[in-house]
This record gives sequence, structure tokens and C-alpha cells, in this order.
Amino acid sequence: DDTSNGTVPTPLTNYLDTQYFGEINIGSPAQKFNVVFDTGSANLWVPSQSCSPFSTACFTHNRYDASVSQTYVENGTGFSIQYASGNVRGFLSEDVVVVGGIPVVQVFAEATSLSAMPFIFAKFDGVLGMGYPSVAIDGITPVFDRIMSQHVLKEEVFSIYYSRDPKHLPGGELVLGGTDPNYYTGTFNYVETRETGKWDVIMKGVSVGSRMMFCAEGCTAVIDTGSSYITGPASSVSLLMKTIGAQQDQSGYKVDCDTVLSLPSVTFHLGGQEYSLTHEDYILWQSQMEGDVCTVTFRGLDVPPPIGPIWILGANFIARYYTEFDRRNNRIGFATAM
Ligand SMILES: CCc1nc(N)nc(N)c1-c1ccc2c(c1)N(CCCOC)[C@H](c1ccccc1)CC2
Repeated sequence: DDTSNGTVPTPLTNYLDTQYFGEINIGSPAQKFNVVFDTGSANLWVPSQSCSPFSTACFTHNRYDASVSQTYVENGTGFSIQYASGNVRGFLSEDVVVVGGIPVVQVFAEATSLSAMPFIFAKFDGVLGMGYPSVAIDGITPVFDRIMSQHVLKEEVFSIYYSRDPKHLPGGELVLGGTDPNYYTGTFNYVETRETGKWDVIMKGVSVGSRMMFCAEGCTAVIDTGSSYITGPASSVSLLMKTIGAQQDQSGYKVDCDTVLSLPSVTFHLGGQEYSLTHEDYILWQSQMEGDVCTVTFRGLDVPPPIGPIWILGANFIARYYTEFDRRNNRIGFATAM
């Protein structure tokens, strides 16, 4: 954790190209936790030692034990957070949190109940929200804001690299204070955030092959490191899936693996640039007992107004486009990932 040049890397683990998480420490002595660094939320929570033994998802993960930490400060305020895929309830505590070697005194939540679906599938323990303070539950100052106020970072930005192949090490990297040229080529193209307070931008359209099919009049896109997939309004995604010949089953959309090579690219128009994903980027090809299964990593999700309708560009987009989140200039930069 070399903060001498003001940039701090944290290696991430890539689980099946669908979950990316890195290690943080909480308390003294240090208690280790795997967390998703999540631009779609702005709170830190980890499972609590005091979680109910009936909460399977809590019980199968590392749990924070306040009673053994010399730097623990009691708070006790209630906490509840809702994600697109699951909710978490608990209470607030305060302790020293260390990210990439930088210590901050942080108010965070001890989770006492996690919705079994889908947290039983979580390979990570908790979530470290990298969103703006304006979306933080209970008005808690987020971790990155606490780090910025220490003035140890070269720039008030953070960047995310997600690898596209679980065998490729590291599975990813978070950089606080800058970017890591080892993981991108070319220059960054920037898009202003739509309203300061969220990591979202105006998208100018979504094309399939050369045809502009959705969002032609403009729409909102959230750049969300906490989502595995790309989501869009259910009607749009279902038309997109029909166009590429995908069938929907209970676990999402599938295509016949021998049609994969002929699938069209899907292009997202952000700022002055077109960001294309090919079948390499949006098909999850898994060889299973009953043969190969090709899952399309798009999901329909209708987010109710006033926030929705929105598109969420998640891990499969970020794996193709190395992303810099710039708090100084309220903008998001994309470069081609290595
Ligand atoms: C990181 C928190 C979060 N933040 C935001 N903004 N959006 C969402 N959707 C999540 C979220 C909540 C819960 C889970 C999740 C993600 N998972 C995905 C990790 C993505 O890692 C990058 C896993 C999963 C496995 C199976 C099927 C669905 C989901 C475990 C469960």
C-alpha cells in the first residue's frame, strides 16, 4: 500500500466474471472482510457477529465482532439498504476501517439479516459503497469521502479494472487516487455525470449491430460496479433478446452456443463515443455436464420513476472499458481495458 505517490491499488478477486471483490480490514486487531466496491451504493456494511443463526447468508460469511476490537465505538442506530438484487438490515457501529492501507474512522453497518436470495450466492462478505454522500443511508459520510478529506490522494478519483477471465490474475484492481496504465490502452473519454450525486450519465442511444434500437431520445445510464450484468427496461431488453435470438428461462436469457460467433455487437452511445460490446463481452460461455450453456449477460429490470427508467451498465461493461470515477470534476472516464 504505497501511498507515497498518492495512488493506492487494491487487488480484486474475480469469481466467474460475475462477482468482483477485494479485502479491507476493520477494527484493532484487524478483522478481514471481502467487499464489493460498489458505485451503485454509498454505505459500508459487513455481516455482524450478532446476526441471527437463522440468517444463513450471514452465517456463511466473515462476521464483525465488536467485542474484540479496541477501537470499536458503539452507535446502535437502525440501518436498512435495498439493492436491485436483495436487501440488508442491521445497526450502525464505528471503528477503524483500512482500505488499501489507508485507515479511516468510519461509521458502518453491522448486518444482522441478509435476504437469503441472493446473498447465499455472494462470495463476498459485505459491500463498500463508492457512491456520493447524497445517496448514503442515514447521512453517513462514505469511506471515499473520508479518505479524500485526508488529502493523501494524488487526485480525487478512483478507478476500477475487472478482468474478463477468472484464470487471469489479478481478477481486478481498484485504484484510489488515480488509474493503473497496466490495465488500459489509449486515452480516456469522459462523460459528465447527469446530476452530481450519482454515478449516472445521459446515454444517447443503444444500437444492435448498426441499428439504433433503444434510448434514441436519450435516457439515463448508471455505471454500477456492484452489478454483474447490464440491465435495461424489461420491454427493451426483451426486444433486444428477440433480435439476437435469445430464449428466456428462469435464470435469465440463453442463446444456442453455436450461434454465438454470429451475434451482433451492442453499442452504448455515451458522451461523444460509442462503446461496443461483442459476444465475447456479453456472452457467459459455461461448459456444464449437460453440455455448453451460453448465457446473455443482460437482464430486464424496470426501475420505477422518478429514478427509472434506467439502464445499468455493470461488470460486463466495465470489464471491457476500464473506468475512472472522477469526484473532482463529477465525470466518468472510459478507456479500452487490457
Ligand atoms: C454489491 C451490492 C450490489 N450493489 C448494486 N449496486 N447492485 C447490486 N445488485 C448489488 C448486489 C446485491 C446482492 C448480490 C450481488 C450484488 N451480487 C453480484 C455481485 C457483483 O459484483 C460486482 C451477487 C449475485 C449473485 C447471483 C445473482 C445475483 C447477484 C451476490 C448477491
